[in-house]
Amino acid sequence: MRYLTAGESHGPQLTTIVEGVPAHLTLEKQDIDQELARRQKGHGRGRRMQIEKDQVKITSGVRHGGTTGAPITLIVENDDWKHWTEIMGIEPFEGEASDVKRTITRPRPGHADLNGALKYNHRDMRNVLERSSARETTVRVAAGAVAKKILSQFGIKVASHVVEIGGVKARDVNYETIEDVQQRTEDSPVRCLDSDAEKKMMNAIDQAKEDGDSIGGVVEVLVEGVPVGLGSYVHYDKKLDAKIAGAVMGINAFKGVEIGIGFEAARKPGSEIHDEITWDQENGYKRKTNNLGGFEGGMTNGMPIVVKGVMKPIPTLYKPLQSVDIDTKEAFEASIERSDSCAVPAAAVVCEAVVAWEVASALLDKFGSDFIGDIKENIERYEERVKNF
Ligand SMILES: Cc1cc2nc3c(=O)[nH]c(=O)nc-3n(C[C@H](O)[C@H](O)[C@H](O)COP(=O)(O)O)c2cc1C
Ligand SMILES: C=C(O[C@@H]1CC(C(=O)O)=C[C@@H](OP(=O)(O)O)[C@H]1O)C(=O)O
Repeated sequence: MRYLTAGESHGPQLTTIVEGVPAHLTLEKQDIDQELARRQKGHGRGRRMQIEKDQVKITSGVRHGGTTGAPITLIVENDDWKHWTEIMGIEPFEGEASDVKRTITRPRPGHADLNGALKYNHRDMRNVLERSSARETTVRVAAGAVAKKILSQFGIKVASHVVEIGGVKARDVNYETIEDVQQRTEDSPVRCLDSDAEKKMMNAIDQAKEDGDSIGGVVEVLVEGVPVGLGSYVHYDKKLDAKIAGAVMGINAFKGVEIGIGFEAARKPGSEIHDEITWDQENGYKRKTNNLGGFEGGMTNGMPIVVKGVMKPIPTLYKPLQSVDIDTKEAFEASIERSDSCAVPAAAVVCEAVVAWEVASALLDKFGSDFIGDIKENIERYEERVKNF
C-alpha cells in the first residue's frame, strides 16, 4: 500500500489518496471519523481544536460501504479555512493579494520555518509553516484508520498509551488486554494508564501553559495478534522494525524511537534481554518474555509489537525564544502563532496510525492485496504450517 497527502493547515482541506487496499473490505465513514475524533482530544491542545470537528469525506474507491480495490480518496475539510481565505490567497479567492503585514519573517526555533524558507527561497515563512504544520496528521490518521480496519479482519489489534509527559512518568503500565488499554486511555485526558501520573501530567501541562512554555513526552504503541514473519531480514529496506522506526520519526516533533526495551538494551547483558523460545502442541513456538518488542531479524516473531516514540516540546512558545527577522536581520522574539502547549496525547493516536499502516502494508506484502477473502485463506494456511513446523 502507499499513500500521498496534500493540503495546508489553513487551506480548504487535507487530502490523502490511499492505494493498494484490497477489495471487499467493509469501510464506513464512521471507521475513520472515530479515529479523527480521538486525535483531536487530549489535555494541552490550543484553541484550534475547538474550531475543528474533523470528519472524513470518502470520494473514491468505496461503494456501498465496501472497498473496490481502486485508489481511495479521503478528504478532511478545515473549518478554520473561512477565517484565512485572504491570508492564504488560494483560489477561488478573488480579492487583493495577501496583506503583506501578515507576512511571517521571524522564524520560530524548533519549527521548520527558517530551514524551509532558506531551502525554497520563501520570504514569507507562512509558505513553510502551512505545510510543516501537524494539521497534516489528520489525513495520516485517516489512512491509518483504513490500515486498522484491514488488520481487524485478521484479529490484529492496535492501541497506544502515554508513558511520560514533561518528565512525569507513568508507573502502572500493567494492562489485562489490548481492549483494556483502549478503554482506559479513552477515559483519560492524557491517554495514560496510571491515574496518579495522569493528574501530575495534567498539572505539568497547565504549568507549562501558564509559563508560556511547552512540554513533550513519550508514547507507546502496542500491536497484538500479528503473525510471525512480517518484514524480512534479507535486505535492509525490508526490515519491518526499520520501516516502523522511520514512520514514527516522520511524525512532526518526534525525535526518537525504541522497539521493545530499546535503549535499555545497551545496559543489560544478553542473558537478560533475549526472549527464550518455548514450544507446545497447542500453540507452537512462543517466547517467555517480550523484551525485543516482537522483532528479531527485522521480522515479527508473533509476540506483540511494542514501539515507543519521543515527542519534543512544541516549538511555538507564548514566551518566545530569540530569533532574527529575515527582512531587517534584527534580533527579535519569534512570531507567536496560536499553539498547543502539549500534544503528546494526540500524537499517540498519530503514532498508532503510522505503525498500523506499516504493519498492514507488510501483511499485504506477504499474503496478497487484491481480495480480502484470498488474504484470509492465505493467512489461515500459513498459520497452520507455522504451527506444525
Ligand atoms: C499532534 C501535533 C500537534 C502539534 N501542534 C503544534 C503546535 O500547536 N505548535 C507548534 O509549534 N508545533 C506543533 N507541533 C509540532 C510541529 O509540527 C513540529 O515541531 C514541526 O513540524 C517541526 O518539525 P520537527 O519538530 O519534527 O523538526 C505539533 C505536532 C503534533 C504531532
Ligand atoms: C491544527 C492542528 O494542529 C496544529 C499543529 C501546528 C503545528 O505547527 O504543527 C500548529 C497549530 O496550528 P494553528 O496555528 O492553526 O492552531 C496546531 O493547532 C491539528 O492537529 O489538527
